[in-house]
Amino acid sequence: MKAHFQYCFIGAGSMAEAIIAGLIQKGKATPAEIAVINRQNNDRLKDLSRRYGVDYPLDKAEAVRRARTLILAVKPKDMDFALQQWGEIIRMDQRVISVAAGISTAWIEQRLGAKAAVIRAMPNTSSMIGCSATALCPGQYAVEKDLEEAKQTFDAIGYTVRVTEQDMDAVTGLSGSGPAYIYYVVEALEQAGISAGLSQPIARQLTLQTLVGAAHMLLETEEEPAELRRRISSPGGTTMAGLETLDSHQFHQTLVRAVHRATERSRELGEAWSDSTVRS
Ligand SMILES: NC(=O)C1=CN([C@@H]2O[C@H](COP(=O)(O)OP(=O)(O)OC[C@H]3O[C@@H](n4cnc5c(N)ncnc54)[C@H](OP(=O)(O)O)[C@@H]3O)[C@@H](O)[C@H]2O)C=CC1
Ligand SMILES: O=C(O)[C@@H]1CCC=N1
Repeated sequence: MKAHFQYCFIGAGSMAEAIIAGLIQKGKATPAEIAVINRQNNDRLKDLSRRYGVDYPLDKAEAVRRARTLILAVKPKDMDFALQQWGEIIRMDQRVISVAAGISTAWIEQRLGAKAAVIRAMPNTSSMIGCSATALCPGQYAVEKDLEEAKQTFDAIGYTVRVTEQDMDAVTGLSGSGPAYIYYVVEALEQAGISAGLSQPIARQLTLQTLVGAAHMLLETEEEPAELRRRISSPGGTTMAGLETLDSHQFHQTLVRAVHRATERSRELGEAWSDSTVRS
């Protein structure tokens, strides 16, 4: 069957939107080449169509059949049902990319009607502006060409790296969830500026420019973060005083623990939803 859509998103939530926005913005696909389906929320599909011009075919099964690449973007807990619904009609000549946390390629493969190429991806919501950090790994039926195509898809919306499947939970804990840790730090810094006497707009702007400047310093100078930090920290100065407070509250260890816990949670999600009803 001739592919009518380059991509069909199964799931129309925040991750699907972030990828759709990035693909269109970067010209990787035209809106007409993207279909999106969900379980029931038609208002959401209409809204995505209005804002991005993507198609939301009323015949959802036909959209699945007519796509070259299917992007599975449902919650891990909904994956089993979604694959019961759509898995049987997916063919060998189609490519399936799952962005679900924790769910293995083998488990997806077992639920498909055909030996389609499955690729597991872990992007993040910065896809929306072409700045994702995405890791990819292939399932057993994916060949180099499938992986290359998937890489080109995610290269269009940011930085892409290939990893082994056993590393995917760590990727999820670090860069999948990572933007949330950064936003959390931004919330705290802004709040700190306000409580120290700054107006909210000034606290926000100074925080954001500090974040952007520090990110560019890391990327452009390629210096070690510890070295860049050392250069700001005059002996007996303000930075030292601030950093000592962070150390006394084990900020570094707390962040490490957060990433480890998110990694563990990714594993748990995989186990929780993978233990049930594997099709024989
Ligand atoms: N958000 C993030 O930052 C990231 C998320 N991910 C992964 O992306 C996936 C999606 O997350 P997110 O976008 O946040 O989730 P959302 O809850 O925002 O969206 C889930 C979508 O799945 C749809 N859906 C559920 N069941 C089905 C089904 N049977 N058939 C078709 N569509 C279905 C829902 O439709 P309806 O609303 O109609 O029920 C909804 O559109 C998750 O697996 C998550 O692990 C990966 C990286 C980052
Ligand atoms: O919180 C979650 O489960 C998803 C996976 C990575 C980011 N968000």
